[in-house]
Formats: sequence, structure tokens, C-alpha cells
Amino acid sequence: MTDILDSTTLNGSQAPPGRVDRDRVTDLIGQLLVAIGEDPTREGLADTPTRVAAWWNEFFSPDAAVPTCFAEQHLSDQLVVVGGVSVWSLCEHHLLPMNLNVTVGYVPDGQVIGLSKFGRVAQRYAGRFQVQERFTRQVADDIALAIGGSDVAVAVHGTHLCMSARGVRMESARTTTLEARGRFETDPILSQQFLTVVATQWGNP
Ligand SMILES: Nc1nc2c(ncn2[C@@H]2O[C@H](COP(=O)(O)OP(=O)(O)OP(=O)(O)O)[C@@H](O)[C@H]2O)c(=O)[nH]1
Ligand SMILES: [Zn+2]
Repeated sequence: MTDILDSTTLNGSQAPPGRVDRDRVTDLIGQLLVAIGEDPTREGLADTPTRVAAWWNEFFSPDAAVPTCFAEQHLSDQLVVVGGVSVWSLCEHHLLPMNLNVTVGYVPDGQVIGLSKFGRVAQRYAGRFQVQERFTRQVADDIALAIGGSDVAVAVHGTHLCMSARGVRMESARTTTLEARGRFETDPILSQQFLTVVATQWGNP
């Protein structure tokens, strides 16, 4: 397990993905089809390598800028929670999809973050090979950077196809990760308020 979850990959400093060589991927997918006993020239598969290469190109997100913030001097004590941010990533152990349902909470201190940016931050880190724990930390890091403070909480509810559709085959298994920083770590009332909103948003999936 150590090589899967070591401190290098969990510390949020993962390099952004590089450029996809679509011609090479197309060629390799054709080879993969042969290797698993298929005929890549048959009608139904003829365009599959090109489509799969297009998908890999689409999957890897470009690196994004720091989220836009707006000055709101009078706001310094309000809990803001943005939920329903659902993104698809790929687990880096099996290259199978994971759905990550993200809820972010923060306390503005003189500025607020543009609401769409929570989705953009989540998409940025979903568009690479991931483990849920690292994704959760990376989202928290970016939001903390944007607000220039540490009062940030990120909760992620994950469904991993590598656990549901193969291997141990537990369809209902869900993984929850929570990164609570600053006042979300030290203030039990704020923490409870955030978790109550999270529970309300997630319902009983
Ligand atoms: N901690 C963590 N583990 C993950 C995540 N995604 C997948 N995994 C796990 O990564 C592990 C890989 O284990 P291995 O023993 O190397 O691979 P495997 O033989 O295919 O394991 P099984 O999935 O148990 O069949 C599995 O336990 C997966 O459930 C994730 O986001 N976080
Ligand atoms: Zn996996």
C-alpha cells in the first residue's frame, strides 16, 4: 500500500498531466484490441481506437487559474457551502472511473469566491489519475489559496467502479473523505453546521 498512498502523492503537489499523443494512443488501443483477442478491423471497432484516443485527450484537464474572488468587506463571519459538485475522475490503480460528489464550505474574510469556481477547481483535479484522499486535499488547497486563509472544509462522497463493478464487487460501497481546516477544525459549532449541510445535500444515496 505504501507506494499507492505515500506522502509524495498525498501532499497535493502532484504534477499536472502532460499532453496526450493522440496518434500514439490510437495505435496502442488498436494493439490492445488485438492483444485481448479482438479484430480491430471489424466494422464495429474500426473507429474505436480514434474515439478512445479522443476520450483520453478530453479526460486530462488543462491546468486552471486561481479562482476569481470579489471583495465583500462586510462579510467575515458567514458560512458558505457549495454542494452538488459532481465530477468524474479515474482511479490510478485500475484506470476505472470514480464519481466524486464534492461539497465545499468556507468562511469569507473580506472576499467571496465566484460560485462556478468550485466546480472548476473540482474539474481541474478530477482530470488526472487520482485517489480520493489526494483529490480532497488538492481541492482544499486551491480554495484556501484563493481565499488567502485556512477556514475551509471539503467533503467528498466517492463511488469507485473498481470496487463496485470489479474486484470485491460491492455496488453500494461509498467512500467519504473530509478535509477540515482552520475554524472547521477548531470550532465545533461551525464544523457541525457544515456537516449538517453536507448530510442534507447528500441525503441517503
Ligand atoms: N485509498 C484509496 N484506495 C483506492 C482508491 N481507489 C482505488 N483504491 C484501492 O486501491 C487498491 C489497489 O489494491 P491492489 O491490491 O494493488 O489491486 P487489486 O489486486 O486489483 O485489488 P482489489 O481491488 O482488491 O481487487 C484497492 O484496494 C482499491 O480499492 C482511492 O481513491 N483511495
Ligand atoms: Zn481502482
